[in-house]
Amino acid sequence: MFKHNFADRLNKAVAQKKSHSVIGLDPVISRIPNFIREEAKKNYGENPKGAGFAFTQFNKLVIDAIKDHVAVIKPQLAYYEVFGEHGIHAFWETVNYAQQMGLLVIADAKRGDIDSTATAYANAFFGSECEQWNENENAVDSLTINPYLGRDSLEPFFDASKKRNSGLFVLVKTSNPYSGDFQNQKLTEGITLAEKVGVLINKFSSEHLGESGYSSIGAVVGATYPEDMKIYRKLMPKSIFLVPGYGAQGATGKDIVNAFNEDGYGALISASRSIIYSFELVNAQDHTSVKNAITQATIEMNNDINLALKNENKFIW
Ligand SMILES: O=c1ccn([C@@H]2O[C@H](COP(=O)(O)O)[C@@H](O)[C@H]2O)c(=O)[nH]1
Repeated sequence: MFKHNFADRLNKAVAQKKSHSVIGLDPVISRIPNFIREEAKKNYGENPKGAGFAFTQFNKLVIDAIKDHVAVIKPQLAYYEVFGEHGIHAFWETVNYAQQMGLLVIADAKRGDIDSTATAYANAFFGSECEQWNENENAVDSLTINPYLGRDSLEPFFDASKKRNSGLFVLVKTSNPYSGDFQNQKLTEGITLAEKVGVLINKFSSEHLGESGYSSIGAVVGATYPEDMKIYRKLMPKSIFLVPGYGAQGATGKDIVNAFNEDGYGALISASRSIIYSFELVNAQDHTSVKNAITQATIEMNNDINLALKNENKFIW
């Protein structure tokens, strides 16, 4: 099936939902609602197969709760890999269900390796080239990648994403407390390592532009460093930023406004735990009340972001 440029598809979906939020699907078995864990236990027992079933059921509930309010989900692979083949099965079940529900999927896998292995990673996430060996039609819409092996490790991802009209988000400045250890180090040329990555991304991004003027090669820039965000926005004006750190890591609406361009586009704000476990705060115990709590938390996140953008005259709807 022909697909349009990823950045165009993304911006269109964001405008349709009037939402810049991305919901992270990072399931942990001990935090899955009791009624789902009980069903998993009854059907499969307390084992990896049961965990995979519980993840799929929970993720479908979350997707149903958020699908009218956001355009994008971001499952993080590590949570699924914990349960081996059953976890990976749950990951792809989640991807396929989300896509059927009209959502775009960013796989947060932070892949990166030498060129031959990078090609294999790209095939694993964007669909294999060896169709006679692999009838599997699973493919995500976008993938996070780690640039710190250098440009030859990125090019296979750029080529694959262009061929398949998929998107990439390259780690530039991460949200964690010690991200400055390496990323903030000044190079002899006077810019930081993260800024150097930004310059490289900007160079490549111009080859992946859509009609919206945005590139399918985006950047990960943490919400927890709001002042730095201005620098990265300037360095990569055409890239869409994937901005983690909102919610559980402490960032709020006022911290993410610098990630956006003056046209009110250019950033996706990501939250996982603060949304998918919001039902714990109201002690919700059944399907409807868990779903309602997650919908409510998502609407509040959208409102917080949109209000912050209004205050900066960057609100477009
Ligand atoms: O710099 C980064 C890059 C990725 N992440 C990922 O985003 C989510 C954040 O989860 P919260 O529960 O909203 O804190 C998680 O999957 C991380 O692996 C990030 O946090 N920072």
